[in-house]
Amino acid sequence: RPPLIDTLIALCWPSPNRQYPPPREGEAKDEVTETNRGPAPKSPTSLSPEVENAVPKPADINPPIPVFNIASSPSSTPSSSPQTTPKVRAATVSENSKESANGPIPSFSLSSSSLEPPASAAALARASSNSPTPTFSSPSSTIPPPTMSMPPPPRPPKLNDIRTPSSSSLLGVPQTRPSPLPSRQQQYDRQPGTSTLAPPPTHSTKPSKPSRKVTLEPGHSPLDWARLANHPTADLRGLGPNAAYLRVTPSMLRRQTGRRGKDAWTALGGRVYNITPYLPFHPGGEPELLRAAGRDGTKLFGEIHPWVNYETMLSSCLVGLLVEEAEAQSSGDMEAMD
Ligand code: HEM
Repeated sequence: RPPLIDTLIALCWPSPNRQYPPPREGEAKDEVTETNRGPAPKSPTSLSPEVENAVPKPADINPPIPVFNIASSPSSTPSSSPQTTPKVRAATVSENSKESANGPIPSFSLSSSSLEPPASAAALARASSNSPTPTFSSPSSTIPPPTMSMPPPPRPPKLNDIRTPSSSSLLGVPQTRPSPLPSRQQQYDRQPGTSTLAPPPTHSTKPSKPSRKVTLEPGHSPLDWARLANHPTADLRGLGPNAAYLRVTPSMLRRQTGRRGKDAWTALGGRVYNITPYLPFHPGGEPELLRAAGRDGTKLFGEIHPWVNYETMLSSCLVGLLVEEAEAQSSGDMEAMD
């Protein structure tokens, strides 16, 4: 039979124990040409004709070296061992071959399946007949991709997939499925023009109210106030330098309204402050601040901005303590007795 028929038969009825006779001189090229036809790329041992002619012929090799076949498929071994790693076993070269008569050429073939087409055998035979050195023939190009027991991890969903209402959700639940609760997408459907990076609304979100802040005059920013309040020579109390702290009665406080040339005093948390120097610095405007002038502004202050630290901001404006009328009277009597 022509060798081409042999190859075709081997292709149609591959056998794990089948010994493929190495090609004879002149046949190897034909077989390789035949087997290389198609999408399979060249094996690593494919050599150009120049290189093939340059290497010594197998007939020059005398010492017989065994051939090793590495088969990873358990079905290629007689025993059905659960081991899945490739095994190495010695294989005999066909005695009919010319090469075996002259000494077999050491070669190693890495085969992952017993159903390997004879193309690899032909390539192996060609490689072993042409190369005097041990050759590793890995027909990886003909091996189908290994089937893994674990499926590949799911691809992360695109941002569009999450936001698009028509697409399925992360959990694979179709959007068309009826749900008693509104979906997050429906709850937090963003308004046009708002940022997509904005966090969803929470309970702690400040209720949106129109700001009542005013535009302050230049040089009256909070930083300017802090600079003025901490100035060592600034007299912001309006009592003269080194004046003692006063006991302020409600009647005294009522006279300090900020009108008729008098300073504006207000009581906050039991302390009386002269708020006159702070008026142009108040972000809410002078009229707003003056609502608390001449009286106890603790409740009003707490209703608008309880988070503002007035104690620190007005520490240099402290006039004294708010006391009851009777208390002030008795303390006055005590001083008179002294
Ligand atoms: C008790 C009388 C007061 C009234 C009626 C009042 C009123 C207001 C108002 C309406 C605003 C604008 C709030 C806004 O729309 O954001 C405001 C802001 C402000 N007020 Fe007053 N205020 C008073 C006392 C004070 C005092 C004594 C201080 C501190 C010494 C102060 C410090 C501030 C600050 C820092 C802001 C800006 C708050 C912010 O940035 O959110 N206020 N005030």
